[in-house]
Amino acid sequence: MKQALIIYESMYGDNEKVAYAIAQGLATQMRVDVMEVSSAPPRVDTSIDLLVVGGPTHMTRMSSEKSRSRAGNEVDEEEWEPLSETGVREWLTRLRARGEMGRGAAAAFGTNLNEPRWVSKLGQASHAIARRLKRLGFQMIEPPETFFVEEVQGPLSEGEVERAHRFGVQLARHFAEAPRPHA
Ligand SMILES: Cc1cc2nc3c(=O)[nH]c(=O)nc-3n(C[C@H](O)[C@H](O)[C@H](O)COP(=O)(O)O)c2cc1C
Repeated sequence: MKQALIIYESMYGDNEKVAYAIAQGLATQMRVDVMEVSSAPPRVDTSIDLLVVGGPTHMTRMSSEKSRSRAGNEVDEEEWEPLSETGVREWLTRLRARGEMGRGAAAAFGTNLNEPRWVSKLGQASHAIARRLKRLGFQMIEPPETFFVEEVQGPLSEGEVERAHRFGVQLARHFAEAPRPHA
């Protein structure tokens, strides 16, 4: 059975929910592991047939150290800790620094604010992640997908978990159909 790996970054839990919903969709046809980016491996093992990477949109792009510390300012609770201590930007940069070139299939997702829509039009993490993966040499088997949240701290907008599940099913289908140069 083919193996997928989903790596997600999340401050407030929305991308985590999306990642697990995509995993459920993929699991209809593949084995799937889901990893939070802070504990993700520094390289993509050759046993991974499909890599899926996602994270939140911060200031129209992928998060940065600065934007992640700002994410903490949004929260009232003193004890609050972000789910992710690092970001997919840093993880992808590390892959590049190690000369890790993508050998397999990949897809990207992310989250943006649902309203106002013009904010999302300024930029989406899903697109930025897809560009990076492509530059690393991965074969993108699906256009990047953005899921929407109601407020900065979530929750996901109505129907988005179900849409993420469908995205996972569709990914698995397209993966099975895509010609794989490394196969
Ligand atoms: C510092 C910061 C900047 C943000 N900038 C944007 C933005 O430019 N566009 C947007 O749609 N959402 C923006 N948001 C909202 C995030 O997209 C939202 O917090 C995220 O999707 C929630 O996902 P998570 O729970 O997985 O962290 C921003 C949030 C923070 C904390």
